[in-house]
Amino acid sequence: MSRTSIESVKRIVVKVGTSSLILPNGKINLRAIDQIAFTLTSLNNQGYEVILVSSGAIGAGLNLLGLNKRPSSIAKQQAAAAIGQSELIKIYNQRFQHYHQISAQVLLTRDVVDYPESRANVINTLYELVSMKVIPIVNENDSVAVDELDHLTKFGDNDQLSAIVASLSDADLLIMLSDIDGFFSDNPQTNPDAVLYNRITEINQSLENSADGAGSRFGTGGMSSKLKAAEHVFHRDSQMVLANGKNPSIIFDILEGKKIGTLFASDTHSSKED
Ligand SMILES: Nc1ncnc2c1ncn2[C@@H]1O[C@H](COP(=O)(O)OP(=O)(O)O)[C@@H](O)[C@H]1O
Ligand SMILES: N[C@@H](CCC(=O)OP(=O)(O)O)C(=O)O
Repeated sequence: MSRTSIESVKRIVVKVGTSSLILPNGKINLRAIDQIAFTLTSLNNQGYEVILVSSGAIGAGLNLLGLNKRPSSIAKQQAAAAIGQSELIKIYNQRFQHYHQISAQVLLTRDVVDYPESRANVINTLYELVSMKVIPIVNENDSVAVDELDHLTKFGDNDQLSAIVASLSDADLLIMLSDIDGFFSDNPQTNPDAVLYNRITEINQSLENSADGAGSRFGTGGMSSKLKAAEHVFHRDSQMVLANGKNPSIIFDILEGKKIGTLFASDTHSSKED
């Protein structure tokens, strides 16, 4: 049994949430970052085109500042993001270098992708990096993003950002790594009877009702924002897999078409498992 629609993908966007990058005690999960660097470099070497969307800036910043929860002040959160983003990218670059892989930082705000010229520039940058076999590491530019009435610069969260990056780069597959095995009939952290969906072919009200908020202290959005990202993916008739990022090498199995996590793909994507 396999997901045949996955076996032919070439360009992939991998989104890693805060819950996979920051340990429950607030420290940076170095093992996860090392495994992400190893896995994505291996895939790049095998001929896949890889873009990473990584959260964790605020979580890493709070760790450096010795804070154990998100401050309520926006200025403090933005300061934490500025501190954490540079720390995070330093660790990523170091681990990618260990595997002889060049990585690059791309920080985006919503307005940049809303205006045609700056949007085209982002697309060109991503294409250029990928064609040079460099792995872009994308995050929201949290330390400057704001929501103003006439000037929206925030994506909302990195689930939305990753769906937008998948669209900008015309990726064949978005892989979202979180702290949960996939999309369940209810939040498994509060309902032990919740069951995992293997495949979702459309977003409907009943799915939206079963999606709850964030599971980790520093993450945002929870499952409802993953469903919004999935809607974006469906709109392009593309595919997304939501899986557990506890062991990022799970991506190898996902790309082999194994039944891991939840596949979001419309009926037009054939699959031998159906
Ligand atoms: N229907 C559901 N299926 C799976 N997880 C759910 C569901 N509803 C809510 N959740 C919660 O969403 C959390 C993952 O979201 P989030 O904390 O934002 O992760 P990330 O940091 O990876 O983006 C899970 O830990 C879980 O508690
Ligand atoms: N841009 C923020 C990420 C916010 C966010 O969406 O977090 P998550 O729900 O863990 O993907 C950061 O780097 O801290």
